Amino acid sequence: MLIRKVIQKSVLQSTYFCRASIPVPLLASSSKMSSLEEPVGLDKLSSLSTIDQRHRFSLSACRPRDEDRRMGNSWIEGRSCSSANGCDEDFEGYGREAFSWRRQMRDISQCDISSRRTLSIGRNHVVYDTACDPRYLPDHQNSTYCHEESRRDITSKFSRGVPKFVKIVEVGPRDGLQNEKNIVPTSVKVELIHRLVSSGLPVVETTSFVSPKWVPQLADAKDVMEAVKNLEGARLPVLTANLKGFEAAVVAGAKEVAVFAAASESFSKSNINCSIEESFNRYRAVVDAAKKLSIPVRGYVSCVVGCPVEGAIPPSQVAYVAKELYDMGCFEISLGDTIGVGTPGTVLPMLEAVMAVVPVEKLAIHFHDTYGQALPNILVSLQMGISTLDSSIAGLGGCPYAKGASGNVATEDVVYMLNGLGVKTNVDLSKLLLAGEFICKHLGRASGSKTAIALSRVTADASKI
Ligand SMILES: CC(C)(COP(=O)([O-])OP(=O)([O-])OC[C@H]1O[C@@H](n2cnc3c(N)ncnc32)[C@H](O)[C@@H]1OP(=O)([O-])[O-])[C@@H](O)C(=O)NCCC(=O)NCCSC(=O)C[C@@](C)(O)CC(=O)[O-]
Repeated sequence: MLIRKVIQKSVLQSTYFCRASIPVPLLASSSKMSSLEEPVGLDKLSSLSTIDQRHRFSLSACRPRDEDRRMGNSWIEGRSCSSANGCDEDFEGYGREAFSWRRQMRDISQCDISSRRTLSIGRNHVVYDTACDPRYLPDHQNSTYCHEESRRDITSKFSRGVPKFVKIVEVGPRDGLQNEKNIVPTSVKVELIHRLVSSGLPVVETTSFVSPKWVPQLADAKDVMEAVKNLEGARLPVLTANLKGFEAAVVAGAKEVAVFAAASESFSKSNINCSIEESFNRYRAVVDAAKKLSIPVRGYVSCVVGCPVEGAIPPSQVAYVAKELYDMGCFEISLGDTIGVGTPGTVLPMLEAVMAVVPVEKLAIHFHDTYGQALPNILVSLQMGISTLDSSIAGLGGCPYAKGASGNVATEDVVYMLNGLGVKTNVDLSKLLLAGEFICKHLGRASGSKTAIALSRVTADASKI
């Protein structure tokens, strides 16, 4: 209940997607306000409701080196990987020893699971008790569970579909900083983008060419773009909401843009001041103009699981919006759980519906971590075959006023998990951590990345030894 109140309050107060002219009492009394204290269940998938559309709501076995262990790198026999970046081996070994846990399962099966203690060193747990005492062998050691083939079956079921390489789209400088209460100086944004690019991230969304009245935090879009436009090593897309924004972006030097629609009618109204259908017309104009200049356009779909006003969003509606964007020419469709209410239970049917109409290799996922569900949601999405995901350095983003509603999944946490899975990203986690430290220092607060916090403790402890 408390969480619900905090979120409702935050939803009403936030400047994110918010206009000063919103009649707050009207919003507060909206009977359509969804309850967010429970995950949206499959049984709660409702049809789109109508709200007073004038009102825009606000939402606002090589043993690893110590360094490897700290970075969450997988233990893969015969490999030496100091980072995902530095690991040259290709991942043909998918069917063999590609994952650390696979090896770990074999170890466990050979000995009594209960006789083994495990040590968590900020990564996949490591079996460190080497004794394989027959006294502890379980009676069922020859049972189906322990059978080698059965184990292989389990692991291959788990890894089936998980891509060997994942493309991370860093959205911190845009999605992260658009929610900051205090406006971040242009020079800090530029330095952050430089650091993110040098960490190996292949795509860094830099800013938004939208109305500065709406998003004053990114009013310096032109200056940021001009400062980074010649940066090499990464693609630097920007958000555009209409032709005006697109043209300004191109003049500033943008070579890739993104448009953003919503699967919720109410959210579309509140975010971009038009209906879903009207937004398609605007974006068609952007895509057509972009085609003439050979500029790739990415398409976002917001509220793919839930909307703060309408509650649960039907997967079919998400699929419809995704297909429209894809058909008009967007090269990639990013599915955004804008308020982070999704769980694997709701994300899977949504993905299934979208994958029926848009090829999986054209899909990306964009999870906010409000309920701590982003990593499990990412994992199931990878198992579904999705290989592009959005994340934000230090978990920046979300609503600054909502104590319960956090930002995007932290890039550091994503890289750590992918390293642990043996999935390649080409991102150097240590450089990423420094980029996160840089922006958190500037913002004057702790990182939203659990990995960053844990690893900073490990480093601090190590320095005392
Ligand atoms: C879409 C508009 C522009 C329509 O805004 P509008 O008020 O409907 O449009 P308008 O055409 O009537 O224009 C109103 C004023 O805005 C100006 N204007 C109009 N367009 C531009 C432009 N491109 N750049 C600069 N100025 C612009 C225009 O010139 C005019 O200025 P005035 O005459 O009043 O002085 C507005 O609603 C807007 O800027 N919205 C921004 C919403 C936004 O950026 N939201 C956050 C990003 S979405 C997101 O974060 C979700 C995502 C992508 O991460 C995925 C997820 O998590 O779900």
